[in-house]
Amino acid sequence: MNENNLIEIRDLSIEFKLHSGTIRAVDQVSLDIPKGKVTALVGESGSGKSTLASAILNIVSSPGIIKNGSILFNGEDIVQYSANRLRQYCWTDVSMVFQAAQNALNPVMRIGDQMIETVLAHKKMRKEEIIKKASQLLDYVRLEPSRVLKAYPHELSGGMKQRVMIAFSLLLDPKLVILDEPTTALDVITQDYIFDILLKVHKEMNITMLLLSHDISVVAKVADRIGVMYAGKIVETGETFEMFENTKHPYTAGLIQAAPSLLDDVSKNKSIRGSSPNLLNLPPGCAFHPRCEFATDRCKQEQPRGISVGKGRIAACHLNEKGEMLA
Ligand SMILES: Nc1ncnc2c1ncn2[C@@H]1O[C@H](COP(=O)(O)OP(=O)(O)OP(=O)(O)O)[C@@H](O)[C@H]1O
Repeated sequence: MNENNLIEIRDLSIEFKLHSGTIRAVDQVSLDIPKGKVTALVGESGSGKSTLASAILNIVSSPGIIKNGSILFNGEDIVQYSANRLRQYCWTDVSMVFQAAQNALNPVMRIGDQMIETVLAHKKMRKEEIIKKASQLLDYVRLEPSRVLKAYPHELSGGMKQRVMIAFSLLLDPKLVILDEPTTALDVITQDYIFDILLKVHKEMNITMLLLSHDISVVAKVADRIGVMYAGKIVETGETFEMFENTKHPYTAGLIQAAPSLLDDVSKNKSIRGSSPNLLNLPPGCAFHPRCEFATDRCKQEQPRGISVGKGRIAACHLNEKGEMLA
């Protein structure tokens, strides 16, 4: 395992057996999550981001199963972890703030009691110590601890609840925090505020982060690296700046063009034609070809492999092999 990486995912496939057939929500994915960096996974709804992230905690929801592949953490494959080892690993090594996690707060329990309960579920610690730690973290995410610890969830705004969830995710000093759509459903000003806090946590507490989002422009503000997912596959990865400056996959280019906040003139926003593919009935060849304006006959027949397209850059598009890719 490369010592600069906290997590190395190799050749990971996750399947859901449904009545109507089997879908591969994650298809032969390899991805590095470098230590001390912010990595973002972007792609439309249903592309497999949450399923991939849940595998990093080894909590793929039923009926999903990890079909093959490995996820290395400190040189150990977490796919092979025993239930006991997994209990230590989840929250203490890696924690996750789920999509719409604010709604997961128990409505009839005070925030402080919920924080105590979370810590005690994972380790022995005196209640006063937990409250001290929780207060520090709430203060850190710019909330007033004395008020918030005593509050019930309905007494807090959406942005405050999201900050509470960030504090929750830090309670056991994890090395990696995964945040699934951390700012969806929040207004733009609150989104920026949450990202400010996330950057502060990342830099000052030296926490590695994995952000999941459908909006490439939102994560570009904070991510060092981006992985773009389409139909369960990673179709392009690279440093954020490079991905925007020198895009190597038409789907990434489409996501960038569709991103409203990057363009001054909103009339130039161009959504990607067509809709996300049905994983039960994927087209042959490149899964993106029916929506791709550059698709050739080869794209309709042959799946592109991920190839190196620069330092730390991988893209899975036939156009790159002939150097024809987008300028
Ligand atoms: N528990 C489940 N049962 C059946 N299918 C599932 C389950 N969880 C995910 N899937 C399927 O796996 C595919 C990928 O879903 P996933 O939630 O990982 O995508 P996503 O990119 O995170 O999208 P979103 O942001 O909407 O959650 C989808 O087709 C979804 O229907």
